[in-house]
Amino acid sequence: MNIGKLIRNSPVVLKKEQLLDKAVDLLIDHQQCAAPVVSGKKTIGVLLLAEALHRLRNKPDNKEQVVSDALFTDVTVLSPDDAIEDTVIGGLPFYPVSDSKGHYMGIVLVEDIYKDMKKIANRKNDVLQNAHNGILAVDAEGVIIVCNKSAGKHLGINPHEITGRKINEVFPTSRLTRVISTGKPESIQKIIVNGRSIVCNRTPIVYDGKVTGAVTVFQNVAELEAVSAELESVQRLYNELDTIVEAAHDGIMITNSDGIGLRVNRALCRLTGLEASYYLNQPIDKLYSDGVFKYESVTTKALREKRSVTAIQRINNGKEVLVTGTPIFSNNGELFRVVTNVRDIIELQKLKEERDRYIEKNSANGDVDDFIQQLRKGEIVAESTEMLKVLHVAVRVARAETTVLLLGESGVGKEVLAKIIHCSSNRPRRGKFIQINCGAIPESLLESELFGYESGAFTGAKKEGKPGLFEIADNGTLLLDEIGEMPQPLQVKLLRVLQEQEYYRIGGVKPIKLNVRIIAATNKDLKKLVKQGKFRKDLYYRLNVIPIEIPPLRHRKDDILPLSLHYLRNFNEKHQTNKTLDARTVAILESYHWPGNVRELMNILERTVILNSGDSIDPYIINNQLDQKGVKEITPIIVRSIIPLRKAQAIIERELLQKALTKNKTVRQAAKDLGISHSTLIRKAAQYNLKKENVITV
Ligand SMILES: Nc1ncnc2c1ncn2[C@@H]1O[C@H](COP(=O)(O)OP(=O)(O)OP(=O)(O)O)[C@@H](O)[C@H]1O
Repeated sequence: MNIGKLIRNSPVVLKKEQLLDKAVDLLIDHQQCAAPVVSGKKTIGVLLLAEALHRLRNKPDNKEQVVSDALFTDVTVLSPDDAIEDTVIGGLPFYPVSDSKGHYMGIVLVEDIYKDMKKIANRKNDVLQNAHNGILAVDAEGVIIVCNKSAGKHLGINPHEITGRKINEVFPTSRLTRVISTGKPESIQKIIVNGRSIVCNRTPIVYDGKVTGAVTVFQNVAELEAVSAELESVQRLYNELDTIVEAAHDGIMITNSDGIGLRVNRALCRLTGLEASYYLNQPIDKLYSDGVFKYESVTTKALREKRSVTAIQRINNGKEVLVTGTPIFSNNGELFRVVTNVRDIIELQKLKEERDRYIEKNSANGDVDDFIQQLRKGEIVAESTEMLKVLHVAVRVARAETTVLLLGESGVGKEVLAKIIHCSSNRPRRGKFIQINCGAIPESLLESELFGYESGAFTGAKKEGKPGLFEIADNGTLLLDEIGEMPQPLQVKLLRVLQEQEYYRIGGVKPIKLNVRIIAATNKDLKKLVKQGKFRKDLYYRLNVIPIEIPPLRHRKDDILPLSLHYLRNFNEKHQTNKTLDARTVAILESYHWPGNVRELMNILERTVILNSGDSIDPYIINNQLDQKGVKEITPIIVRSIIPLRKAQAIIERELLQKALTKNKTVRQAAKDLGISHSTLIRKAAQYNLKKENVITV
């Protein structure tokens, strides 16, 4: 704090040439015992009332005495920048203040200086008392002058009780008196006080070159140890991270938000053939401008676009690499690092081939492995957003290992999805995927199919007994298809198995642990069945943990063309044909309501491939296969772009004539089909240069 903030105006400011008796009158009128005196603008001293009166009384006849005759010049003139604490207070009630040129600015009352000093002292004491570290100070005689709250707590004493007492009386072994006598500090000393370990630093207090006391600052060792343990664990984490980055087979580079290289691992140097110093503390763009990378770096792109970017880059050493730059954001959402991963594509290819070889070699579970192959070859078609969403949920649910209920019309792909769930879990390598249609087997048989039986369990039972599907699917997945058809007594039994996670073979007494993932599927409205009392409510809730509904094919039109092309390819292969779909056929397929879903689409395509004689699948033949209730009237003409009407009429006319001439044995018959006269057909055929022999397929 500076003097400047305490400056105030003096009620009386005197000029040196002012008559002394007038100055005295002024002082008395304003009840002042002194006033600052100026010469021009400059402060030159103070006039004390007592001195002025003394002068006037000694020379009563001299009416010419002026202020400068009685001037007191041995006065401290303060500057506004002086520190309040450093001000030495004398006998005057105020001090004049002048600026750097000596010009008078005002006065500072000694009373104000005292008040301010007290405030500062209190504040310092607050700091001292609230410091986390213990602070204890003694004067040159070893008398305790300061002991803060924390010191009291650490030492187990009341600070008020020891302040003012000699340190060696309170702590006979204290070394503070020694610090006073040597004037040398003693740092980081470990002491035990009241059974607690404390670390302290002792320092002499020096004023004007003389030791005037000593202070000790101390801290609980347990706290320090906690901090150091934290530091150690951070260091350990850092080392672990360092080892991981270095051990990674992929090249790794980390840059800051300005794209400056912060660290790279050995693999990156190996891949690019450049030393670490090439990247560190350098802008990453340099790789591009120096021609190491052929295209802009993904790091720069990830920085700019604030998202993960992947690209294939060719390095100037000829290698092709797959590079992914991933931005890292701080807790408040600011991008502060980009981690870039570089992988050799040839190595990647080799790994993929190795993986495929591994899958082939380890294929023991035929059904599932066929399925994995199908997935890999893209034989399970899902291009619509609706189906992709379903697949996404299925794969996520697969890992959760819970019971799943698949809902959807017949033929939508519930069994396919159940297999996807099985394959995406960790079950396929340990257990099988087993499926049973609960609606297709009589009740008595269904029970023994599911639970198996012991020898002699009932008449007609095999002598050696038989394991049930729960046992066969052990460690695997059991799909209970058409669960809505399950007879009520078996519903009770299934519920018990699901709740108790164990079951008995029929006639068996030994409980068998259930380690099967149950997937139930139905095309029925189970809720409705529950309401009608045909399906147990408790079992419904037990199965309905995660329901997944597969939308009917008519609600995912984007799958129709890919599914059609996929199955057409399959059936062409199977029947040694080479049929294609034309635009009108696709339009029909896409507008049909597909009550039998994918299964119906498959069947119709196979039938058409067999029945259709031409190369392209005839829309009329397809149309005949479909349930006519769902067929919209087919337009034999598909308009794809706008052309002049006259030109379109000519094209269609020519095509129609040509088709009619090809189909019919005689021109007369063709004219009849077209609804025109024989002579008109001949004229128009000549106009379009058509002959009866021209065979052109649509
Ligand atoms: N997304 C798909 N990609 C390729 N083929 C599919 C797809 N979905 C279903 N299929 C095929 O459609 C046919 C019927 O599928 P699936 O048996 O899984 O249906 P579902 O819903 O279980 O039928 P249901 O209720 O009658 O048992 C199967 O031959 C299956 O391979």
